[in-house]
Amino acid sequence: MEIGNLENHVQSEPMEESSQAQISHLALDIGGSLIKLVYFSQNSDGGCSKSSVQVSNGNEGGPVLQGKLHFAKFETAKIHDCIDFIQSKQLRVTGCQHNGASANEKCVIKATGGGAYKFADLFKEKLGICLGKEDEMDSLVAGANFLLKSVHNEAFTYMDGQKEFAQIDQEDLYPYLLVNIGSGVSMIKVDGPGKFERVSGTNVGGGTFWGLGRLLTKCKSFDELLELSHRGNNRVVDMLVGDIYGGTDYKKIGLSSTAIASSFGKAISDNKELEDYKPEDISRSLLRMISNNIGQISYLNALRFGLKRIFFAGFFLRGHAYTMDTIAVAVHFWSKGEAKAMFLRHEGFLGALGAFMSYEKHGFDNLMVHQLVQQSPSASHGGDKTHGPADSELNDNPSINCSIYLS
Ligand SMILES: Nc1ncnc2c1ncn2[C@@H]1O[C@H](COP(=O)(O)OP(=O)(O)OP(=O)(O)O)[C@@H](O)[C@H]1O
Ligand SMILES: CC(C)(CO)[C@@H](O)C(=O)NCCC(=O)O
Repeated sequence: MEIGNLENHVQSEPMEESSQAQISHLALDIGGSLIKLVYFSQNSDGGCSKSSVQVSNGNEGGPVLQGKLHFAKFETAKIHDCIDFIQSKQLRVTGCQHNGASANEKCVIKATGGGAYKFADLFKEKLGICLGKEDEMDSLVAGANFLLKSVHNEAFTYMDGQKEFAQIDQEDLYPYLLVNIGSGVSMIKVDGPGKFERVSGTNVGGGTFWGLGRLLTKCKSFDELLELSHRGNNRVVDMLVGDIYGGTDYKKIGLSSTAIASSFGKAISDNKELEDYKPEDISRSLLRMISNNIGQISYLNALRFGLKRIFFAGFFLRGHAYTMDTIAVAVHFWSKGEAKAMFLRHEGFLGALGAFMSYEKHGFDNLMVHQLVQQSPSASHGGDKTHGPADSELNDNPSINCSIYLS
């Protein structure tokens, strides 16, 4: 079932999975730009079996729900589309029934992000749902740890157009730097499960790219702005070292003639107006400026704490080759190859996944999620799709096969 179109940035849902399968356990991450949803649907064959897996909490032999985690997103500005979506899927109703609550009893859905506070009354009014607030940083870290530990082929490196999946050694995961690039950027040093510190952040993030880009190019959607950047040439807008040094490198300080000396610097001398620049060149320059800046600040924070691995997440990335490449090159350049930039397939859903995992933490009624197991690499998943003009370049946010162990 297609909900909205590309301009609405709404994830489509395969009809057979969403309308027929039993859906439960919804969690939300309501950010400054986007609302992210994670929900579990039981496989249509019933999918409730006795566990044959040894579960660490001693739940061996308990009921197991076989199914999938699904992902969807909406623009925060179109929160009513999200509310309609939840209503259409009857997520609330099944969630409440599962939790053994009658229609009049309190129905709590886990939610994180600033919107869990800002829109609490709206959810109560429109859906009768209470948003159970989970801390945003806690949720980001829980989501990242879950993805890195339990989901096969989740992390990858991106360099010179080459995407390479990284094998994560579970014994050697910590410490790492998590850089979440949403509207703004949070940098979190993660030392273990639930052990972390937000060490830095920057207000020059995804919201800056989309906001400034929209004003400068008149683009109507984020994907359109991203698509433009594919075709642009930043050298028309940026002032390069060679522009300043008469075409030569500045070897002594390690700067080649093609390095950007000043983003948007050409615009000061060109005697041109905004209309004289191609929107695609502006988009590319802006994307490069922001990605480069985030890459550099991330590296400096990794250096500060001696961290070798930096995982980048957040929907600014959108699995976009040029963005990831710019960030990876910045980290590589500044660290002289010492630190590594890594990316995640479910980049934008860390917070929502973390909120989802928190059902377990709070021992929600009798439907306690004890453990989630990724059962297949889901490289050729038949799950959710993201539609966009640069589809081949965008991350696919595949659904994740998993089991939920009940108490
Ligand atoms: N379809 C889209 N519509 C709007 N922005 C998009 C879209 N796809 C990607 N983006 C980018 O992703 C950013 C939002 O990322 P994300 O959802 O991770 O953060 P957020 O939770 O909204 O922000 P914050 O955590 O700062 O509150 C936007 O600012 C924009 O740069
Ligand atoms: C304010 C949050 C945490 C909201 O998600 C995010 O947008 C952010 O980390 N902004 C950067 C703020 C700063 O550290 O300058």
